[in-house]
Amino acid sequence: MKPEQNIVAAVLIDGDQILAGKRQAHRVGGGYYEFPGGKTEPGETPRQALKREIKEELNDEVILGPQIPSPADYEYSYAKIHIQFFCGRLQTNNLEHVAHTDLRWGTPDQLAQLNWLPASRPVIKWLQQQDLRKITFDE
Ligand SMILES: Nc1nc2c([nH]c(=O)n2[C@H]2C[C@H](O)[C@@H](COP(=O)(O)OP(=O)(O)OP(=O)(O)O)O2)c(=O)[nH]1
Repeated sequence: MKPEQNIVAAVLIDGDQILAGKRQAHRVGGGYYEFPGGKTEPGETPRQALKREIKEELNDEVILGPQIPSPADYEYSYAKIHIQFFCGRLQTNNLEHVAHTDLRWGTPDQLAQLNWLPASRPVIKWLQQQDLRKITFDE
């Protein structure tokens, strides 16, 4: 039986740009681009898990905004995942490369050409149709 995993990921927004991270080669899905995030741990809400993951992976603090309306169930060779995406805005700017070999900002149109993990591709399509400057964050 494949493990079933609950994953959370953040679409980090700055103006009309978002952040893409290239997963380190030795990780599952190595070499693909993703939104920073990871597995929820027992007892955590999705938002708590995502703040923890952003701290662990980027060493940054984040304000989370609305959830993106395209959660996905996806089956990889190694696991079945349920993934939820949230908009986020960084409050700090360390962007450490703990889990990624490349971190880059760009508009969704610019970043759409990257090799994204399959479960994240619908999110890029959704983002291409949004005015990112209109997304609000409660502070
Ligand atoms: N973070 C993230 N994971 C994604 C995205 N799209 C997608 O299919 N995934 C998949 C890849 C992995 O199978 C899973 C994330 O699990 P992970 O192993 O990176 O989680 P983690 O950060 O807790 O990792 P670890 O400490 O166990 O290495 O979700 C995405 O946009 N962001």
